[in-house]
Amino acid sequence: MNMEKVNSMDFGEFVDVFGNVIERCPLIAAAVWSQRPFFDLEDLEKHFFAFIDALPQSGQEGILRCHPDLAGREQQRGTLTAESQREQSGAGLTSLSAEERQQLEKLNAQYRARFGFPFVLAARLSDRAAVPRELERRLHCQPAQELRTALGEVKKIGHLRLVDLLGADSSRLKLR
Ligand SMILES: NC(=O)N[C@H]1NC(=O)NC1=O
Repeated sequence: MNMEKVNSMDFGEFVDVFGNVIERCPLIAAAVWSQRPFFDLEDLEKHFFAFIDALPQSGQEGILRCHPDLAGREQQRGTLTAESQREQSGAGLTSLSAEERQQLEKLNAQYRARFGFPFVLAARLSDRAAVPRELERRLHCQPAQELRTALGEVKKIGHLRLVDLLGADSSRLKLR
């Protein structure tokens, strides 16, 4: 998809296509649409990220809470979004042993109890062995630092989803 195509989308189409760049937060795509035209992938994602950065802490935590646990109940029930399903299965998180799953469940619960939001990590940049290690490490971080780290992961996930959508054809528009 090239940027001319993106810039020509009406509101409904844009939200259909980009509504899950930030997991289960189509409101962000709805707000970003108003910022057209976009020059390239970097410019487009800048608007998604600026929206996140401008939110109060409660809104940033809300975004994190829209994420399903890694290898959690939604994955078991088959109710993940298509994007999340692909990311979690790519990292091997859909083929864990019962023991590995229980270990992650326990760590996810500890993390949520400590910080009040789920553990978020860009699964495509990780794997089934690294996820519990990283979860244990981040469990010991300070809350303010952990909020920043988690939002950084949301942005990595969003970046990779945008790359998937725009592919190699997201070369810069000659508009400025
Ligand atoms: N909890 C969590 O990190 N979930 C997200 N991570 C990812 O790569 N896809 C997701 O849905």
